[in-house]
Amino acid sequence: MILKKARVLVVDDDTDVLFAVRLLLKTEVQEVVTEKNPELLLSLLSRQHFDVIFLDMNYKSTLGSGNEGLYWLGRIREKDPGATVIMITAHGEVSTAVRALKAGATDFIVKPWHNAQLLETLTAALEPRPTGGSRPTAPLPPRRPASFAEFELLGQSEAMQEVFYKIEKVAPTEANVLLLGENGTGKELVAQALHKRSFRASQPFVTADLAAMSEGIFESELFGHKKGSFTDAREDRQGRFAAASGGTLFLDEVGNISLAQQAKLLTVLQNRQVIPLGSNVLVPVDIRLISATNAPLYELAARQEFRQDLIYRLNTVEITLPPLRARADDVLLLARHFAGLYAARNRKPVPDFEPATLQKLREHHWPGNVRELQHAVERAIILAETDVLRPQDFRFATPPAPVAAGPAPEGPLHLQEVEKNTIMRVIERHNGNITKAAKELGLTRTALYRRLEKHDL
Ligand SMILES: Nc1ncnc2c1ncn2[C@@H]1O[C@H](COP(=O)(O)OP(=O)(O)OP(=O)(O)O)[C@@H](O)[C@H]1O
Repeated sequence: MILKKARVLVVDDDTDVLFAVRLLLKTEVQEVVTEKNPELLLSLLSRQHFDVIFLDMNYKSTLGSGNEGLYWLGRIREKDPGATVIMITAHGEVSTAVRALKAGATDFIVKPWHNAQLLETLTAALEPRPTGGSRPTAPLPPRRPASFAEFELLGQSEAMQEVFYKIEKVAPTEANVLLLGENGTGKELVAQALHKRSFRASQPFVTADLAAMSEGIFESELFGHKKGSFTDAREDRQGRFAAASGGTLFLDEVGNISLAQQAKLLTVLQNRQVIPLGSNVLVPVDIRLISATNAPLYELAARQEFRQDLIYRLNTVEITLPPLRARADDVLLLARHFAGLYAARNRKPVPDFEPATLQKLREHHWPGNVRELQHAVERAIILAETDVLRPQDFRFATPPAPVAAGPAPEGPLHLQEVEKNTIMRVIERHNGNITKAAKELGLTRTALYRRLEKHDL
């Protein structure tokens, strides 16, 4: 349904909110009705049909528990199971909002909002839902404790416990999730965990690494193409959106795409349909979207380098993965985990760690985060001469001296060493951001990863 034809009800006991929403919506929609008293909600619904209901989560009488909003949500859905309800929630109440999504709300919006964001959310809520009802009715996959060991996603730090909590809450909803965090912090693992705990778990999980897609292949990779639509298009090809149909599409490195690509992506997400290159047929899209980036999206948006309206499409729920250096307890847990893994893989006894080694690992800066730790432990296990890992089994790159530091201190400069040092220095400079480092080095991310492997970094 189009926005102009929509009839919208807003229920909130804050008259300022009602006034602001009425002012915003009166020129955008067919009709907007506001109501301060939730007790009158049901009688309003008996008299008139509303396409979307904005429902506040907290009313003054309930001291911010969110229960009254959930209660009224339940009553609305009893009366009309297909009702489209957007919860209005205060900042910091995402977990209650997630409960509301589980209870059948279509979406939620956090106060204070930007007008564009409210319109985006409303427009999205008016779109037809490809799966029919507002929530899938398939039973949830069996519940597991929040260790997430089943996905090899480990962490005992408070920060990671918070991440696990959010995964558990958000996974069984249709909410789009934006994962933020440095390279190697586990964003892809989290995306997989969200998928496996979702209603879509039996359907495909498809990854699209946007950083690896040049302007030329972006559309054909994501939206597909018809045979003959460009020189190399020798046959029809399905894009990632279609491949993920019914399942989850994971857009990795979403912060790296150009404004032109952002516009194309936004159109598809708004219309929930793609047009393969060379075709004029609209293909409906039924995906749950998870995106990830290590880029400072909000800074990019402030500099007009990333579209704010696209962020609103991506970040119904945001999960930030903390860098490894900020969770020393996890360093040891992960080090022991990887030690067990690589000892078994290399048919060696599981090694112990000297206390000084553990200290060294706790103190390291880990610019490459868990990926760096994983490789460091693997290398140590392969090269160690005893069953106890010593500090010298972990050789971290000390920041190399500046290039123009005069003649080489000793011996000839070896080309491989120069390459390795340059790579390390550039990665350090970008705080472990592989995409930026690759860009500065003039390499693709894949080529840089290949060199990291080659140099055992
Ligand atoms: N919490 C964790 N527990 C166990 N392994 C982890 C954890 N976090 C990351 N890893 C491992 O570290 C490596 C990097 O993780 P992943 O690819 O998910 O990170 P990422 O944030 O998506 O990285 P990038 O931004 O570079 O794509 C993987 O091998 C993954 O299995």
